Amino acid sequence: MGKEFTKEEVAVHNKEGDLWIIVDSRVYDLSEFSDLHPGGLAVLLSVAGKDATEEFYSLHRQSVIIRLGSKYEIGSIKGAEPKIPLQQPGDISEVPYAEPTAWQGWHSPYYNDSHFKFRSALRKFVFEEVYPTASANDESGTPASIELYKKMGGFGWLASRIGPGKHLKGFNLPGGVKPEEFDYFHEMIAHEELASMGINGYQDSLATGMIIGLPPVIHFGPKWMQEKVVGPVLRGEKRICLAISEATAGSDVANIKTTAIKSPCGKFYIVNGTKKWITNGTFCDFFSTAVRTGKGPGGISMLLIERGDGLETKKIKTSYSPSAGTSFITFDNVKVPVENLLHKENKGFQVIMYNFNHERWLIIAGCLRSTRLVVEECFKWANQREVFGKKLIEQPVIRNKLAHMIGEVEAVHNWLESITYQMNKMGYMEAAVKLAGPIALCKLRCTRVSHYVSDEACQIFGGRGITKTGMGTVVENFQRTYKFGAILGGSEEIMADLGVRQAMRTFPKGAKL
Ligand code: HEM
Repeated sequence: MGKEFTKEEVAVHNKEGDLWIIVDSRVYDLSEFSDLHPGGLAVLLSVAGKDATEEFYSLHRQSVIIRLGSKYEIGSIKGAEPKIPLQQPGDISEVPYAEPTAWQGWHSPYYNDSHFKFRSALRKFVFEEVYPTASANDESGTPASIELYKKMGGFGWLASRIGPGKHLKGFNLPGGVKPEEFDYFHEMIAHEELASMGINGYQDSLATGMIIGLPPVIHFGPKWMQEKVVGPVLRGEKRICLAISEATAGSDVANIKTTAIKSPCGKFYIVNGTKKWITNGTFCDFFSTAVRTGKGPGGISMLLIERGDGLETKKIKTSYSPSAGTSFITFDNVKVPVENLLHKENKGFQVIMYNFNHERWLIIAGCLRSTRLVVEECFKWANQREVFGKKLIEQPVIRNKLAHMIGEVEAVHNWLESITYQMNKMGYMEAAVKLAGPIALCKLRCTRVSHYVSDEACQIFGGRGITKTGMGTVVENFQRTYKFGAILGGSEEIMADLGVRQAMRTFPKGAKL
């Protein structure tokens, strides 16, 4: 226990060079810090020697006190107890609607003990290993390091992000979950927890390329390729991405132009062309790449291409994130051994389609988690921000905004859980037939909700919602990044169309009003 002071003892330290304040019963000596304080000296002098709890929390996020507080804390007020809980690594939020209902005390048919342990372990890991450097790395455009990949690999997180299956064998999974008990709800949690940081671009620097680039190897690669690639990638030693989109072919996959022509000796494909918006491409070792080996949609093949001669990656500057390693790739007479074919020649479309539902589903999980985080931020802010003499939450217009935001997020989350339950129950073929439409529509709904929540959150946060640092940092990041989910993995328009076309397949012939 630190030193104890009375309020009167603190009160005499009230000038430049001898400046103490009280925040939530803790006493801070800011004499040395006042010159360095980003908010300046004058504001500190206005509360010098006093209790500045209200002033502090109206201007700073709690992370400031967690990060810097211990450096300046000298003791506490005699007989007083802190009233504001400091968030600890792994804490589950008690703010209403800040967590899925099962984590807020509701009964759930979907989760068991292992899911709770799994989430707690991941959350602790994020806040201890990833979060401390995430913001600065995102700002400077520095992708997650290979060391962090290895840590995530050793923790079993990378393996947890591509579903249940044989690839989990031999891995220790977070929270002591056994590979045989792992299901799609665990995987959903694995995506959610990374998104819980609220730094969306940096979150994507952490293996988003892998979660879409590795499944083609797992499901369609020959044995030698699986041995060479799957283990090292899941342990974080090597990195892989999916290279499909081109400048003239995004959602329109059938239109890709990058060619792969067999060499006269028949041992190689010679690849020429470009790829655009390839997540993690700047730092990957392997590229699961769509190439043209024939005409039309039936003339596409998938190749595993290793970084080497003729393959170059350049960073693309997106508003989304400089740290996700989003890249423009050029293939200039790249020699790829024919053994690197995934599945069969001209059957690449099947490989691409195989993982589409899974990709869209995990986009929903991540996107919805960051949307929920934004709702939590708004709820907290509304409870601490005072305008026109009262807290925002006391304004009916703000309560109305929160009500709609909460309702939208809960609705999509319930739909997502219901789909995830079906994924656990159905085999691949049944899921492909029955879930493609609902997943597409759920993704559409999710990103529309993100759009709505982002807009309302910016209104609630005002200028802070468009300021990178400080109270609105999460809201600012979100309004700059949520759009990514509305485009990646099939745009909203494609999702809407696909969802209804799929429904038409089972529409009863002759059904009339
Ligand atoms: C333990 C005590 C304090 C520490 C460690 C601290 C630290 C900081 C830091 C790191 C920032 C930059 C925040 C960011 O951009 O994220 C900041 C900003 C600021 N601080 Fe403090 N501060 C303390 C106490 C106070 C108090 C008591 C007041 C007011 C009475 C105050 C007023 C301000 C203001 C006005 C800003 C600028 C806010 C803005 O740009 O919106 N600070 N402080």
